[in-house]
Amino acid sequence: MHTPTTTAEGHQLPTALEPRNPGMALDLDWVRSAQANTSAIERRAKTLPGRRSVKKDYQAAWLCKAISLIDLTTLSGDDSQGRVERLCAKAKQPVRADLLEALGMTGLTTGAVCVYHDMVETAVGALQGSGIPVAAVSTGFPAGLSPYHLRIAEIGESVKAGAEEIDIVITRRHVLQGNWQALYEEMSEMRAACGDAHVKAILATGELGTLRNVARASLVCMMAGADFIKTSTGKESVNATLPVSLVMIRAIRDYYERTGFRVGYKPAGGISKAKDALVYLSLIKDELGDRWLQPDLFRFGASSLLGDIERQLEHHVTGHYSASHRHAMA
Ligand SMILES: O=C[C@H](O)COP(=O)(O)O
Repeated sequence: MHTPTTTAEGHQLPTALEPRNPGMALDLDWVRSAQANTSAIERRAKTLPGRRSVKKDYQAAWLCKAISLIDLTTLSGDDSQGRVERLCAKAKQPVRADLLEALGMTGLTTGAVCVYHDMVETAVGALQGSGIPVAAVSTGFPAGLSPYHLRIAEIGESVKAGAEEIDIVITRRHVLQGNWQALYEEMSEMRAACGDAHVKAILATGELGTLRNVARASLVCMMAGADFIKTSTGKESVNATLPVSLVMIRAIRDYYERTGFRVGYKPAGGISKAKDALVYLSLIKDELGDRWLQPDLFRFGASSLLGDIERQLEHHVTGHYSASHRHAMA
């Protein structure tokens, strides 16, 4: 994962390794003071899809940017080595070579590949030399209700198998009961079990009841050292939504303003259309700024988004797209 270094002129460049979020002591006053004005958030969320902050001419470049931010995912009970190998081949070359060439985007890959623990070794082997990290969903994904010591052990096994990123699931009960101390301890122990691997905390927001709970759980996980906060497993009945995203990215902004540490954001579950990806990117640009539009601070958790983006790019290339627009990708 990369983070900016500063040039002599004071410009920030994404070149060095991102320091891990060191976390902080649990600040219960801050957690309890976190609010979410549901009607205001829902009103704002409704305006987002209609906004045109990504100009049509630049859409192909933005769609390529979106590809670079995808955790290309397969999380099915019938996953096989063959399926994971095909997924990894797609991660290495996400779009047809002739399209990429026409777009001037050679070398484009997805941000990571995301699989169950059982498939980590296969994915690591298939991605060798590509620089694409493997993310494992561990800790009894998706419900996170297996015995606690097994959830911690599973993290260690995934790291040992070569996962550089671990997506953990939190215990929803801690949030629903307002037991912030228990959530903080769980997240801290899971983060410690990750060692050098980066940890994404899946809140399963569709099961947390209120947006205020989402805000509070986001803060607690960041205080306990989560490097990313992620909306959903993709298996809840409600997964990533724009209102939930507004709440989580504003919690990320608060955390950055108070601690100086940038925590990443991963909306996941049900994001399958190119136009939805563009809405998320413009939301991040508006609320957090360009620095968050890099793979070390933003990912889409998605199994079928890439297919739709590829279709849209094909349309651009065979229609009116001009390669001179590719600077928008920079
Ligand atoms: O973390 C990623 C999600 O499980 C993917 O969900 P999806 O299959 O709805 O894209």
